[in-house]
Amino acid sequence: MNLREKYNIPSNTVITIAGTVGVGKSTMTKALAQSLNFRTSFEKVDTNPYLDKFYDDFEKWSFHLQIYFLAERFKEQKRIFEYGGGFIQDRSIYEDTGIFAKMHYDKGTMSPTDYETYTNLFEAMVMTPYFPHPDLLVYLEGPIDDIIGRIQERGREMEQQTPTGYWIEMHDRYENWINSFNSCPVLRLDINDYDLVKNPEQIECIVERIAYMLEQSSRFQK
Ligand SMILES: Nc1ncnc2c1ncn2[C@@H]1O[C@H](COP(=O)(O)OP(=O)(O)O)[C@@H](O)[C@H]1O
Ligand SMILES: Nc1ncnc2c1ncn2[C@H]1C[C@H](O)[C@@H](COP(=O)(O)O)O1
Repeated sequence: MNLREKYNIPSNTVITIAGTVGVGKSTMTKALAQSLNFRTSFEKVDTNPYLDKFYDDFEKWSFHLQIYFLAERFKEQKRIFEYGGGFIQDRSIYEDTGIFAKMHYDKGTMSPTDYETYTNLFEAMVMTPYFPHPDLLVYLEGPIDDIIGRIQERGREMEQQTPTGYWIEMHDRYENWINSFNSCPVLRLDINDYDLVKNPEQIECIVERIAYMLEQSSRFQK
């Protein structure tokens, strides 16, 4: 019996993992998918044609990158729908606009016209009753110093060369964003309360909490 059956998690559930760069979303996505026997939907970093250029010159590439991410995430959304759910998704589509596009607009590295075009497109595509929201958003959070340490340790050159002020600003924005997020139920996990690298068996406690949240939110909807 896998953990999905043990904790009565419906096989069509869609869970999205959110949190700042380096916090541990991909690690959590893999661990949850394996224990629940779900499919994964990952952000593809190595094949992204804009990401390196973007980190080199935010102003020039921020609009291109947001459009690329929006298209990729929408395609993934379609794939999840076609399979009838049963997915763990590495990063939510809501973070693209709520964190990244907004931050670059506020900082002046995305022009007001580009930002307006992007948000109009996002709203037309995502903020409609036709776009299925995930059943649960698992939000990973932790101290900024630990997160910067993980970014450095992971070793993506473009991220290592980015000034730490960028990660600090993003970390602060995430805190505000999650406090007002209401598109689906949220489970918040502190990265200092578990360590899936050293203690992979801790995933069961997390699955148990997920099952409880899903049960509560389905009761609430009834
Ligand atoms: N629980 C953990 N304990 C220690 N290191 C971790 C843990 N989870 C992830 N990491 C490490 O932190 C780095 C970033 O994790 P990753 O899952 O790629 O983050 P994200 O997908 O959020 O960018 C990786 O090097 C990963 O091995
Ligand atoms: N919407 C985005 N805008 C800018 N940069 C983004 C966006 N979504 C992801 N990214 C970047 C951040 C990281 O460098 C990589 C992968 O993110 P990760 O949190 O490590 O999964 O893409």
